[in-house]
Amino acid sequence: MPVSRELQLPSGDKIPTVGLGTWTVWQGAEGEIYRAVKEAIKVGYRHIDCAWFYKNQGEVGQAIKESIEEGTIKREDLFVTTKVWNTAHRRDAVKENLKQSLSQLGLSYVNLLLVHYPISFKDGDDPYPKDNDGNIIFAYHDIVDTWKGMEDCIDADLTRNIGLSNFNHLQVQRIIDASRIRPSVIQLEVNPLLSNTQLVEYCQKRDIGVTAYAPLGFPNRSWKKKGEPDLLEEPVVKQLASAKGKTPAQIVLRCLLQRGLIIIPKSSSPARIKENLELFDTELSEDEMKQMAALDRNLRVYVDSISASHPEYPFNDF
Ligand SMILES: NC(=O)C1=CN([C@@H]2O[C@H](COP(=O)(O)OP(=O)(O)OC[C@H]3O[C@@H](n4cnc5c(N)ncnc54)[C@H](OP(=O)(O)O)[C@@H]3O)[C@@H](O)[C@H]2O)C=CC1
Ligand SMILES: O=C1CO[C@H](CO)[C@@H](O)[C@@H]1O
Repeated sequence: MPVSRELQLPSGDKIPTVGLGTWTVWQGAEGEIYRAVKEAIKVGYRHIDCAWFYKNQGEVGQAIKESIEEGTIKREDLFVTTKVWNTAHRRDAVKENLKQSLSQLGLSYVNLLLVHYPISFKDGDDPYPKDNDGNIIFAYHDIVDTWKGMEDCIDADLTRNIGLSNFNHLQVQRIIDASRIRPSVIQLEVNPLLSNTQLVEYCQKRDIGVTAYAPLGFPNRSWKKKGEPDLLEEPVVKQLASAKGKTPAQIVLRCLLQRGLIIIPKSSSPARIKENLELFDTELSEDEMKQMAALDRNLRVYVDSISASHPEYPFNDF
């Protein structure tokens, strides 16, 4: 199945199907994401996935600014996504959170703004507000009210598109039913070990583009449990890679593209940044796609257990 380098969103904008992820689990050395974004733009990435929560948007912004000044790209060639964090779910806080992201990024608008989670925490600057016992202080803003704040951001020309992240199908439907401006994109954890098929198809059928986060299953995560499968070491992935002269990561990423997904692999290595974009000169047959689909273990890397007791915790349903 041929795959396209861009997908058309209902707004008419085009989103590049391969973007660079920028989450570094706080372990990122200073300048790591600056160098990654600079390199990615140099080798042809035109889509960068960011978030207020990642605390590194200043580095992303610096790399974008220099790439524009050096003539490598123009602002209009780049698709920049950011996300509103859980502590800014009050309708009027959404725009303020986006304004902070824009100031960190040095941009006047982003291409896509997502609600990072359907769960809200106590408003404020601390991303994980805690009580004296160390428990997260939840808030209970209606997700529909938060969505109105997202629509306000479009009206204010601060973002071109709005969307969701980590919402389940019931929450997606609540937003669709109440929306004046529909969600363009949803970001979900998807990789061959967590195919998330029901939710992906639910959204795609409703014209919502689906972006796969952790597309490689975050192979070197620090919290990987003993005995959990390693996607890039799976025999079928390695065998397809050697048969096609590609790497295991390229097989996994290509498989996701052939499911009509947008992908945002993160890498800070120049070689792997380049590798993760070289996906358009190979193809998996229907039978090979079936072999990859058989890897599904419903293995979620980002469980967000800290929010499990919140009424909007999304991962108890598809
Ligand atoms: N909406 C949400 O809630 C979430 C969104 N995200 C977004 O999705 C992005 C991607 O997800 P992420 O969690 O980073 O996981 P990924 O599946 O992208 O895995 C990233 C890890 O894989 C390694 N890697 C990258 N390329 C290769 C390769 N070709 N071969 C082998 N290893 C490779 C990287 O190491 P190295 O850097 O050394 O190459 C990095 O440690 C995030 O960066 C973030 O932007 C992520 C989590 C949640
Ligand atoms: O984008 C993200 C990166 O990782 C975080 C820590 O688990 C997540 O909460 C968040 O969704």
